[in-house]
Amino acid sequence: MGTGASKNPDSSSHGSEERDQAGGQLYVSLRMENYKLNGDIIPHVYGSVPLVGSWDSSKALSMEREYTFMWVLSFVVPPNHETLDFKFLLKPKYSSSPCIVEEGPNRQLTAGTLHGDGWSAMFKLSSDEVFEYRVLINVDRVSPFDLAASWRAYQENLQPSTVRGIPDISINSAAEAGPENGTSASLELDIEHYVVPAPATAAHSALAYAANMTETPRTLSRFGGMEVIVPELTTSSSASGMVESNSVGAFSSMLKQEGHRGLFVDRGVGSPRLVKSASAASFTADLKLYSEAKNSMPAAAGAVAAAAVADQMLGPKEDRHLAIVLVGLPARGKTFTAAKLTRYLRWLGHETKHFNVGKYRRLKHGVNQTADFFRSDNPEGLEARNEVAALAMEDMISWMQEGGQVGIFDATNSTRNRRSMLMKMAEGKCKIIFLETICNDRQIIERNIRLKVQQSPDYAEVPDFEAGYHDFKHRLENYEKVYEPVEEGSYIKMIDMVSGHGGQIQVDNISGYLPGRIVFFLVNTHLTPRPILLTRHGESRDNVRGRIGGDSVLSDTGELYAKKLANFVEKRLKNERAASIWTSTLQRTIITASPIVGFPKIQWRALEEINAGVCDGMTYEEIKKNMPEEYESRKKEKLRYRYPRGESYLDVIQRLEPVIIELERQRAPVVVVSHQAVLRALYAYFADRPLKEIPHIEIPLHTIIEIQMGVSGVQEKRYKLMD
Ligand SMILES: Nc1ncnc2c1ncn2[C@@H]1O[C@H](COP(=O)(O)OP(=O)(O)O)[C@@H](O)[C@H]1O
Ligand SMILES: O=P(O)(O)OC[C@H]1O[C@@](CO)(OP(=O)(O)O)[C@@H](O)[C@@H]1O
Repeated sequence: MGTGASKNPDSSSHGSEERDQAGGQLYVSLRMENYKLNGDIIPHVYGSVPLVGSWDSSKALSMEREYTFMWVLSFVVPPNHETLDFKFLLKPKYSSSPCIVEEGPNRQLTAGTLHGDGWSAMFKLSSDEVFEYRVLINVDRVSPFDLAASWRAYQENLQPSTVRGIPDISINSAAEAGPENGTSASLELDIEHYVVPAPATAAHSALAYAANMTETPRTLSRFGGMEVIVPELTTSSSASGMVESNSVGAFSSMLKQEGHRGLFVDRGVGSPRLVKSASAASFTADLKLYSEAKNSMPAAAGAVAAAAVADQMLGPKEDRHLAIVLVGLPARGKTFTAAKLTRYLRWLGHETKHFNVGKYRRLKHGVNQTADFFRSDNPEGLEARNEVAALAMEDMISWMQEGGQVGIFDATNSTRNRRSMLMKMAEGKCKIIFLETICNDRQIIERNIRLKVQQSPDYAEVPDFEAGYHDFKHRLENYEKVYEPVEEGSYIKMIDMVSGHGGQIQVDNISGYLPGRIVFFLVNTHLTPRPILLTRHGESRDNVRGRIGGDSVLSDTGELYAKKLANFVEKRLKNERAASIWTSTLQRTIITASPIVGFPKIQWRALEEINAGVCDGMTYEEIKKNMPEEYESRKKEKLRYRYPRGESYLDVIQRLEPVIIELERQRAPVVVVSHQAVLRALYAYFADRPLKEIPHIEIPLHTIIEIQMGVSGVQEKRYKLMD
């Protein structure tokens, strides 16, 4: 039986031929799921080649825990690899009891095609006790670029740059490692000992259901019968460009925060200065336009700000507001995609909100709706669903009229009728782009359904997982009966984008700066689980002297961190067949990364520290004394403050956008060794922190922030290597 890349056994020989011709590497990802077992048993893989321990169970590769119930492992083999026989085995975490090997014949990977039972693995504990794991196996072809973009570039340009004598891209092989490189046994690390708690504001979306974090109905009173009343926001613009609420009302504790957020809309104090026009008359007209525009200008620099100014001054009024309306069957990743897009657009500086109709439905009709509620021939259900969709759309449009730029409208919207209702509501008020997520991969849909039943509040009160699972399947069938793919208006279709089999994006009738950016972002995102390790360089001599900027080397403490970091990376990535190390072009990051061996290293100018302009090399005390006005301005507005002849945090965010896109695109782990301001900005993206917090986020020296990307989003873990 075939599975993964060889889902269709008839096409397997053809598939492997294609793979050989296309080159690249085969990326094998294995997943095991068991909802009942705890974490005291660790699944492993062992097999016929040294990569998987040559049938020696003590050398079996340990799988990594993705969630409580899911274990994963990936490795890479060349397309013309020798046949690989393997099996799963279970090892107890705390005892030395023997491991248990799965029942049945070996699994076999031949020319990228898998043979063996692709769906489950059975483990016999005793004559009457059997564990069953669900197994998901995928084999994807990935280009060498995906594995190590840098390495390919290096080979193409055999003359590396000689900037400061250090090549832009380099790799030091493991053979060079020695005590002087810090890999000596004396620096051995047990990485779990270095774990420290992440802050309360850490990246944790994998633990929280994304729909819960979306907008709450502003007028819950419309839902009658509900005990929570949120005041209608009668708004008036104040001179400072803020929106204030004049009304009062009772807030539930859950809603307080949302309500509060509605009171203050950051209108972008840092809007770019416009050049005065030649004539006084046109200057006045420009100013009027500008002051109108200023009220809905994103807090951003560079391209984002330029595009916003152009749209405000020249574009049609409804184009100033964009509604991304999700379309798709349940469990196709709509909420996931909506949340991710919201995070990205907010980080870039676009005022963006995510409206989830499911949340409105749950608040109005409760969480216990069975599949029957979603039948298309249930008129009450249909009316109730349309009603909550209309309420959410109304809220979204009202928010846009108060200055919101991008609304993300998250529901199935899977019939023409529903979409036409939304288009009518949006007429003259905002531009709609449909974003349809289509998935034809049975294994992925199956996994998604299980995840949804685990996470969705709809099933929180259903104790029996199987009962929830069947109800959700039934709900899905009800939607399938009436589903009409989008063919109208402007649309983006994401088709099989996460299966790893080279899905596609189809776009129709899309133009403009922001829609273009959105398409580009979506093309580059995927769900392959991998860690991203963020760290500042080791303490530099300038850090010791309290001088900002500069390009100094490391202090002795910094040097020790570099060695510990190399040791840590070696341990943490020991099961990874590919990874890359990214640094800035400044010495302190390059030196910090230099003891790391075996992975390609890439220098990015974009990862350089915030440019302190005329203040470069000064201490904060010196700036305060010699340039008190600059010091005060920065203190007041650290996000937008631009050092004379240098940069602001908003500038840094703009130049980091290609880094974020590349981090999203990479399938292998990445270690980013960079600087305080840069890491604040990168971290804020993953942890979904608001722009205004970025300059104040703590990024301590000698600490690794591990961001785990995966099928449920982003999770964070921290390691502090030195006291
Ligand atoms: N483009 C996609 N296609 C298929 N599955 C996806 C996609 N994007 C994300 N997923 C996966 O789908 C799971 C369920 O997604 P969710 O957003 O709750 O579905 P929906 O909102 O469509 O019901 C997510 O946890 C994620 O692992
Ligand atoms: O924005 P603030 O808080 O000043 O932090 C950024 C500063 O951090 C520093 C250290 O003070 O980074 P780095 O450790 O990379 O040298 C300065 O170079 C940089 O100007």
